[in-house]
Amino acid sequence: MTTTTAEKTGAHTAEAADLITGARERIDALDDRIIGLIQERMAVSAVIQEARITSGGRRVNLSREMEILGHYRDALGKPGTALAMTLLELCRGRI
Ligand SMILES: C=C(O[C@@H]1C=C(C(=O)O)C=C[C@H]1O)C(=O)O
Repeated sequence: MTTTTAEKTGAHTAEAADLITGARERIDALDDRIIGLIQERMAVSAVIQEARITSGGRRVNLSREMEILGHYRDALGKPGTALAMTLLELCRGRI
């Protein structure tokens, strides 16, 4: 069974379906870039954590994490805090 463009997009006109299809391509490209940036952030964070642990310190630095949470909250509001917490978990694991 074939799925029509209208069904895929939820649009009720061909014009809206075209707009949505094009905009979804942009979103997919943006998501690929965001994922790449997150992977780059994870690698940089790992370098910092390894250096601190090798020097005798701890993996986690809570005061720095508070700065990061505040940065995301100031930029994006309350969901920004949740996003930053997820990023921190990806970068240093669960605590
Ligand atoms: C990367 C660091 O180490 C840990 C990971 C952090 C991060 O991924 O942003 C922040 C604080 C630390 O818990 C750091 O101290 O800067």
